[in-house]
Amino acid sequence: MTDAFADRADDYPLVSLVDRYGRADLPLLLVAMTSTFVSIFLSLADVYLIGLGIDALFNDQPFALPLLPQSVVPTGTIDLLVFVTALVVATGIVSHSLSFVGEYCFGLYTQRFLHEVRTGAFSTVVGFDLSFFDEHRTGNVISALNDDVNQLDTFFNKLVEASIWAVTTIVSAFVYMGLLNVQLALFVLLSAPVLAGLNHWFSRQVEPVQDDIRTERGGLNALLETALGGLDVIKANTAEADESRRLADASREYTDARLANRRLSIRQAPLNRLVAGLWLLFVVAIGVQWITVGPPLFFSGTLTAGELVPFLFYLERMTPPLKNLGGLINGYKGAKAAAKRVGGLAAREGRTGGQDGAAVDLDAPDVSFEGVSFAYPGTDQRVIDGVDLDIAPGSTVGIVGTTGAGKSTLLDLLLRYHDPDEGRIAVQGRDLADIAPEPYREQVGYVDQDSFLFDGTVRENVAAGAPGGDASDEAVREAARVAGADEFVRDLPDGYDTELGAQGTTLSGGQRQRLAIARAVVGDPELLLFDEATSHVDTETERVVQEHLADITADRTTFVVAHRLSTVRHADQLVVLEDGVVTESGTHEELVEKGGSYAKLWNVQVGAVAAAGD
Ligand SMILES: Nc1ncnc2c1ncn2[C@@H]1O[C@H](COP(=O)(O)OP(=O)(O)OP(=O)(O)O)[C@@H](O)[C@H]1O
Repeated sequence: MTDAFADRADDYPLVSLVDRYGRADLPLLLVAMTSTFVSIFLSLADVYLIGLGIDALFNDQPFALPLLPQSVVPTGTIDLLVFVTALVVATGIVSHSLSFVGEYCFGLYTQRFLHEVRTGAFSTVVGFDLSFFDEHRTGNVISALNDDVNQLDTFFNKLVEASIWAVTTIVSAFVYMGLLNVQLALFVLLSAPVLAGLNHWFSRQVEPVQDDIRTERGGLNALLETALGGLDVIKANTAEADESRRLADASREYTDARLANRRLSIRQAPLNRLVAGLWLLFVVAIGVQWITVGPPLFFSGTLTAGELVPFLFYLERMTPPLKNLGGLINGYKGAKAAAKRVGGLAAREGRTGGQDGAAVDLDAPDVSFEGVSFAYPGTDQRVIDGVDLDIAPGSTVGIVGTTGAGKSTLLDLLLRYHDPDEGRIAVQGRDLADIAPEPYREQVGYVDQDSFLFDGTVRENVAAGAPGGDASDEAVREAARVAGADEFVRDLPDGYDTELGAQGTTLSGGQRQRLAIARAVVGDPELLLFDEATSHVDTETERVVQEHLADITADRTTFVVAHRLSTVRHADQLVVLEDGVVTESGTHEELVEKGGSYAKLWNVQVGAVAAAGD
């Protein structure tokens, strides 16, 4: 499966992500890294100091510590013992203090950075054209914003520190070994190309596997999201077993990707340990022969027990980081794959939202479609085909037509969710493509087919329709009254403070629609777009809502999409769409008189109403 987000990422996705979201706090990161580095280096000093002390006390060697003037080193045995002990304690205290500073700064940096990633990536995604979501499954996007950001969380919270610990421990141990015996240290260095080659090979194997894991997880999430969103339909079609099977297939693919990763990583640690163990064995053999018989092979000079014992200790200290190297590389590749997706999302273009463009102060605008044609991205079928319309200021237009005729798409174009492929739409004489989308949309009231409600209270849901979500309690109540919602809202457990949405009270389809209408009108919009806004309410409630709305729509330009023709029969103008083409237009009376497709539809519906009433 190809990953459509990651393809926009560059070669260094983690660095790019830090550059994009974590630049402001880079000094904090620098302090964190320096403190951790120095802290680990000092934490390894004790054995070196003790080794020097042993040689000074028992082998008549000078206590020669780099950068320490000999004048401050005491000569008496007891004084030297106290001096060495004081040095060990002092380095321990400094090391622990710096470790505290390092951890604190790391924690702070990581949390601030991840907050920026989370909010920044979300803001980017909500700014995308809707066509982005036509091309990408929502579950996959959620997976990038949630799973991948959590993966980055684990990486920055645990693995970055662990990597610094591993690298610093290896480098520091090597420096101490060099101070103890340069020749033996260089011999240990011979293992580096073997280890580097081995781990480089593993890391190249791991990267595509980690990419697969992220992609499969995104697919799994997308499937879960769709299935749980349509649980009622699944049950109605007794499709539970089919859906479970589809989920099992997706889960199996995800499991296979994880297992491939596991197989790689369990081979890496033992091989690293084997190389480290072999070198330890070589050094022990060389060291023992050196001390007892004399320098073996190409070695020369002297080696004391006070040097060999700390040397072996440092060599041993290199083993745990080497053992963990596989896990660290794996974690790094996982974070890189996550950063590719998050960074790839952020790097995408294609936004028709925003403030760019001319500011227009709408006043019951006239609207015209001039030869407008449109096909959804990735398709070549025109769903709007050469549409010409002239809508007078402040009039109400009813858009009717069969399912899939392009009615909702016409409203989407008017909201500038998409730009026409051909022709232009003019609102109040201005080309819509030149108008700044956000300020424009603030002056448009829109009720979608699904009556989407936000996670929040009734009050917040209605107020969201006003610019900046800023509407007085009085305005919210008035909008609810106009939409025929005030009465049932007052009967809810907490009235206007009742929580709705995912965690809140469940409303009927008709109640949701009435709240969506309240939200559309609360901001006093000059252009109103209703897409099947009253399809779920009974005819009597619809009549009441329409009476209330009459005042509001009277002096605003209003588009009403409806299947139920009685909803739009009083519109100033009716437009009939068929396969994206306007086939008829006029008032209800004119179209009935004309006897075309509208008249047929009307007769069917009147007949259906009459039949239902019988
Ligand atoms: N996001 C999309 N990507 C591709 N094609 C789409 C998309 N949305 C709608 N279409 C197609 O465009 C055509 C018009 O759809 P639209 O929703 O505008 O019709 P409609 O008249 O509002 O239908 P309905 O009355 O069922 O709501 C349909 O053929 C539909 O399949």
